Amino acid sequence: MSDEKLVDVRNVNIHFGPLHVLKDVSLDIRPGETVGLVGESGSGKTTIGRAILGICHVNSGQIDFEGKDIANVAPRERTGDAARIQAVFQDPYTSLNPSMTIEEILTEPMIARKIATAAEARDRVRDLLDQVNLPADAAHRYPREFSGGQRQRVAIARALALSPRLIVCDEPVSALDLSTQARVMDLFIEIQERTGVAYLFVSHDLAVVRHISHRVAVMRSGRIVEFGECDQVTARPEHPYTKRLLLAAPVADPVRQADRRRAFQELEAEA
Ligand SMILES: Nc1ncnc2c1ncn2[C@@H]1O[C@H](COP(=O)(O)OP(=O)(O)OP(=O)(O)O)[C@@H](O)[C@H]1O
Repeated sequence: MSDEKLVDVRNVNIHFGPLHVLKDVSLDIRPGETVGLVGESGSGKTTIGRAILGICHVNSGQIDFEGKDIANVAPRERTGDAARIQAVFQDPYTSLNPSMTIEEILTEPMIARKIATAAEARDRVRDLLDQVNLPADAAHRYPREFSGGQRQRVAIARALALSPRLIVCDEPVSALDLSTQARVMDLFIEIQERTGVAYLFVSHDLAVVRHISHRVAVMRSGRIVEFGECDQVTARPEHPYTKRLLLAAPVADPVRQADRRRAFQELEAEA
């Protein structure tokens, strides 16, 4: 993978009133790469994603996208490729407008962005549904007629409608049962291989992040405490907090269990 940066978050600070939520956060994402972002609840993961999406005020620092600072530029004011940063959120039950058909949900961003006429946008719906393995007849149905996993596929198709360079995925599989999680994760990977889209993949679940990420950033109390290649961070973590996080993560795979035992022994030895 090249060292070219698609997104370069540099020394970002965000305050919510008296709360200093992001503290000098720096992080970059390369084209076509998945950067996993893990950390306990409240550590600031979602806030980084929102800042990149332009829906959260940045107090200081820069967010360069293809070399141009997009911090504090609202989504509708973004132009060119910066307009192609999309999001998939956790809850497939509330992220889709229940009164719209799937076709309306998928065509809306293209029409709003004026990248297609209504007729052209409708023509693309079948292809978008196909890309997320949903049948063409889903177009005329409503979100309530679909399962959680299928709704998340619709949310992914909506994100794909604008041919994104980056998708901020905020806990996109956390609300799904385990077998559905695995299928949706495979879909994310397949879409990336086909389109070259990059992901910022926010999750509290290290097992999920380990499955999908090229690099992993670990957050704690508003700071990034570790950032590096996935294998390095998750199998040979430098930071004691990452080790603790690893020990707390659910692990099904016996090889990984051995990793975890080793990490635990190292941690004990250091203590
Ligand atoms: N709009 C807001 N106003 C005030 N405080 C906020 C706001 N959004 C987030 N926070 C606070 O900022 C901190 C970081 O929140 P954030 O949602 O980024 O954490 P997170 O790591 O994504 O947590 P989780 O895994 O629970 O989603 C938390 O203390 C949270 O309460």
